[in-house]
Amino acid sequence: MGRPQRRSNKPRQDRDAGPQQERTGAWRPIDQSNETFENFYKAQGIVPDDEWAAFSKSMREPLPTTFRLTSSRATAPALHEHIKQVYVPYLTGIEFEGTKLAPPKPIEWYPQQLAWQLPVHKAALRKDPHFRKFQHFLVYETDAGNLSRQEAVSMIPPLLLDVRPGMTALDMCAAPGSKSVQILEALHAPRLATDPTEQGLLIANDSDAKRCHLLVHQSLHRVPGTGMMVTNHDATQLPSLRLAKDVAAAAAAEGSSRLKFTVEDEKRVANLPKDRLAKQYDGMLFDRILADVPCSGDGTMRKNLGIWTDWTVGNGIGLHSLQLRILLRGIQLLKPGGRLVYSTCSMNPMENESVISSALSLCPDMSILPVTDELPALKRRPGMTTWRVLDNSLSDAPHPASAAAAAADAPPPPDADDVVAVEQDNDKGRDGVRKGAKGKGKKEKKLDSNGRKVWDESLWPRGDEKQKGLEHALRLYPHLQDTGAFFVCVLVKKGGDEPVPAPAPAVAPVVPEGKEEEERKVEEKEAPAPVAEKRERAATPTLVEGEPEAKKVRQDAGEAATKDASAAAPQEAKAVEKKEPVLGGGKPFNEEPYIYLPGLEDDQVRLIKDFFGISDAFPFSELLVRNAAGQPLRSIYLTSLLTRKLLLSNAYSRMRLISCGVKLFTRQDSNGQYACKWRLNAEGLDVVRPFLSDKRVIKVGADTLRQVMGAVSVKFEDLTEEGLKERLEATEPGSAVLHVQGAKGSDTDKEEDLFLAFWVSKTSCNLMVEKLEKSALSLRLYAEDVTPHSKAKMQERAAAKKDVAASSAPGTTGDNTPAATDVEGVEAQEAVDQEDGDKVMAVEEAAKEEETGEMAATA
Ligand SMILES: C[S@@+](CC[C@H](N)C(=O)[O-])C[C@H]1O[C@@H](n2cnc3c(N)ncnc32)[C@H](O)[C@@H]1O
Repeated sequence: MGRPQRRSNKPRQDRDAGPQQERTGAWRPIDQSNETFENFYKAQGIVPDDEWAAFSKSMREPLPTTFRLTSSRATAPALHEHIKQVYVPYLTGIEFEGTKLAPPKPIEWYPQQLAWQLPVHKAALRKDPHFRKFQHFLVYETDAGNLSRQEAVSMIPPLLLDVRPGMTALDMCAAPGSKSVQILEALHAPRLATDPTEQGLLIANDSDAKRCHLLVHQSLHRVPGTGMMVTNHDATQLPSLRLAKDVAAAAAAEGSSRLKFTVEDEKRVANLPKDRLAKQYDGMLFDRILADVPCSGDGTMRKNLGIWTDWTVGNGIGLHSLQLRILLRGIQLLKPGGRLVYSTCSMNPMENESVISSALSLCPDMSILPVTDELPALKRRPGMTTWRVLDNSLSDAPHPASAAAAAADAPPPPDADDVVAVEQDNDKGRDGVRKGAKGKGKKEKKLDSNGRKVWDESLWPRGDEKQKGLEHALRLYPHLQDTGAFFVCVLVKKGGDEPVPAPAPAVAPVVPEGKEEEERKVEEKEAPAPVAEKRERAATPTLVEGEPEAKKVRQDAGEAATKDASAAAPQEAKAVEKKEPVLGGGKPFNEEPYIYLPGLEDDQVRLIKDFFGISDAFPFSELLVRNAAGQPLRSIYLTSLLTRKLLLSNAYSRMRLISCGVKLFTRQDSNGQYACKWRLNAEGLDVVRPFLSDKRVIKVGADTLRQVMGAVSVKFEDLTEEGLKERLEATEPGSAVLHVQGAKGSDTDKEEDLFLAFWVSKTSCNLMVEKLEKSALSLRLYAEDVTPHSKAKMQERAAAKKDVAASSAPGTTGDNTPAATDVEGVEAQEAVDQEDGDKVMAVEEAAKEEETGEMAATA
C-alpha cells in the first residue's frame, strides 16, 4: 500500500497551477470552477438546497488569517492584551481592496479567546504595506513559539480530543505539526515548570521522513516537552511498543544495559517465555489518538486553488482504503475508555462517513461520542447517515455484491492513479496538493478473478448508519463561519477498567534479502498482540488483507550502521560504535540512537550540576545523548520517565525514532577555555530553571535588558546598571540565565519577570536568544525592533562602515559592532544561530514553497 503523497520533480508552479501558467511565465488567476465537483456534492446533498448558493460562494472566497496563542505559555495573557491594545486599534478602519476592514477579533468558539481571526487573506497580509507591521508581529511571535498560524477548522480536532496533562497521546499523521503542537500544549498545561519527568507523552508520527524533520524544527521546538517523541512509520503499521513494568528489574533479568535497549535485547525479549514476558512488560496503548489522515483536501480549496482543477471522483475513492486502515490501526492502539478523533479536510463521504461506518462495523467496542455540548458556539452540520457511491459519470455504481456488478459492462471504479492528497492544512506553507505518481495508486485497487478492477464494498453505507450515530460527526463548511471545510468524528472505546494489556509483540531479527515477507508473516503470527489488539484484529479483515508495502523494503544491517557519531563530533570519533541494525522492516532508517547517561556517575553531568548549581532533586538519570557511543559529545537531552521506559523497552530503530525529549545543554567551548563547556539551551530553560540555584542567575533591571537587546554583545564597562559590571566580573565566564525583573510591555502597566539564556565572557556579555525571538520580544516591550539584526540597525551599521571606510579611521566600528574582545560572545550567539540552522533552513524552505504556491494562487 502506498502513501498518496509523492513529490513530483516538476516545479511547484507546474504541479499546482497546471494550465494557469502561460508560456511567457505570466500568471493568470486559477479558474475556480469544476462542474464534476459541484454535481458530485449536489448529488450527495452535503448541504441543504437553500444553502448551496452561500456554500458555493464561500468556497471561492480567500480564507481569513487566523492564529492561536500558545496556551501553555505564560506569555498568552500578555499577548492577548497586546493584540487588543495595539493591533485592534492599528487595524481598525484600514481600507483594503476598496472596503473598510473589520479589525482582528477572537474566534468565538475557541476556548478562552485564545484564537484570533482577521478578515484578510495570507497573501495580502504579506504584500500590502498596511499590514506589514502586523505580519512581522505574527512571524516573530510564531518563531518565538508564542503563537501559531493555523486554519481555524484545523484547531478543532485537538480541542475535541480532550487531552489532559499526564495523558499518553498518539498523533498518527502529524506533519507539519499544528495539531501536535496543540496536543503538547494541552499535555503541558499546568505543570511544565514544576515536574519535567511527568509531562505525559505525545508520539507524533508521520510516514514521510523529511516532513518528520520539519515537524521537529518548525513546530514541536516551540513547545519543548520531555514527553515528546517523533517517529517515522506508515501509520497503518505502527509497531506495538512494550513498556517494562520495572526497567531496572527487566534489564537485570535480561542481563542487558540499563542505558539503552539494543537489537540484542530485542532478540532476548523475543525468546522470553510468554508468562515471563507478561510479568516484565505491558503493551503500550494510548489515552488519546488523533488520526488526521491524508485526504483529497477539497475542504482547503479556498487556499489550495489547484484543487479546483485537480478534483476528480477518483480522489476520495482512492484514499478510502488507506484512511480506513490508518483508523483501524489507531483503534488497536487505543486504551479501553480512550478517545480517538478521526479528521480530514475533505467533504467527501467516501473519505469520512464511509470510513467511520466501516470501522464501527469491524470494531464493536467503538462508538461515536456526541460532542454537541463541546465548543457550543461552533456552528456545525451533522455527519451524513447515507450517501451515494458514484462512478466517473456520476451514476450510482453497482454494489459489488449485486448482479449488475458482475455484468461485463459494469463500470470500473474511478481511476485512483491520480490520487491527490493534501499534506498540510494550516498556514505555514506547503499548502501541498500533491499528485500521486502513476502506478502507486494501483496498489489500492482490488481485482476480480478476471483481472477486472472491483469496487471496495466498504465505500457503501450499510444501512445502520443512524444506529451508529453518524449524525454526531461534525461537518464544518465555509459558509457557516468563514472557514475552510473539515470533517471531525470523535470515537470512544468501551471499557476503561479492563486488565492491563499483554506485552507488545517481539520482533524477529534482521533477515536475509528475499526472506523478509515470509519471516514477517511468521513474526506476525507468533507475536503476542496486546489484548485489545488481538480481539480487534480478528474482527478486522482489512488489516490482514492489505499487505503493507513498506515492509517489503527491509533495512539492511550494514546500511543502518553507515553513519556514525563521528559526523557529529569529529574529535571524538574514536569512541564511536556502529549503529544498530534496523528491525521491523520499512524504509531505510538512518538516525542516531538515543542512549541514557549514567546520571551523576558521568563526569560531564557532574560538572554541569556543579557549574549551574542544579539541585539534587533534578532527574539526572533521565538525561540522554544522541550518538552510538553514548557519550556527551554535543548535546544532552532530558526525557520524561515514561519516555525513558519506552526507550529502555524497545530498540530505537524499531521505533524509528527521529527525535525525543528536550535539548537542555549544548557543547559550546571547543578550546577548553571555560570551566564548563556546556551552555544551557533556551528551549530547556523553563524545564531546568526550577532546579537552578542563584549561582548562574544574573538578576538585572529592565533597562539592562534594553541595553543587551540592542547589541550583539555589551562590554561590562558599558553597562549602566549600578554594580552589574562588578557582579559580572566576579562571575565565572560561561553560560548563565538573565533574570530580568520588572520588564514591562509598551502597552501595559503590568510588570513581568523574564528569564533568558545568557552568556558571560571575560569582559562582555550577550543574550543567547534567536534573532527572531529577540525581535518579537523587542516589539512587544518597546514597540520597535531595537535588536542589532533589525533592518534599521543593519542599515545604520552599513552606513557607519561606509563612513569609517571613507575616513579611513582605524578601530572605529560603530556602536553595535562587536570589538575584538567581544568575539567569544559573538561566537556564542553564532552558535545559537548555527544550531538552529536546520530550523532556519526548514523555515526558509517552507517560505519559498509558500511563496511559489501563492504565486499560483494570487497572481
Ligand atoms: C493532513 S496531513 C496532517 C496534518 C497534520 N495533522 C497537522 O495538523 O499539521 C497528512 C499527513 O499524513 C502523512 N501521511 C500520509 N500517508 C501516511 C501514512 N500511511 N502513515 C502516516 N502518515 C501518512 C503525510 O505525510 C502528511 O504529513
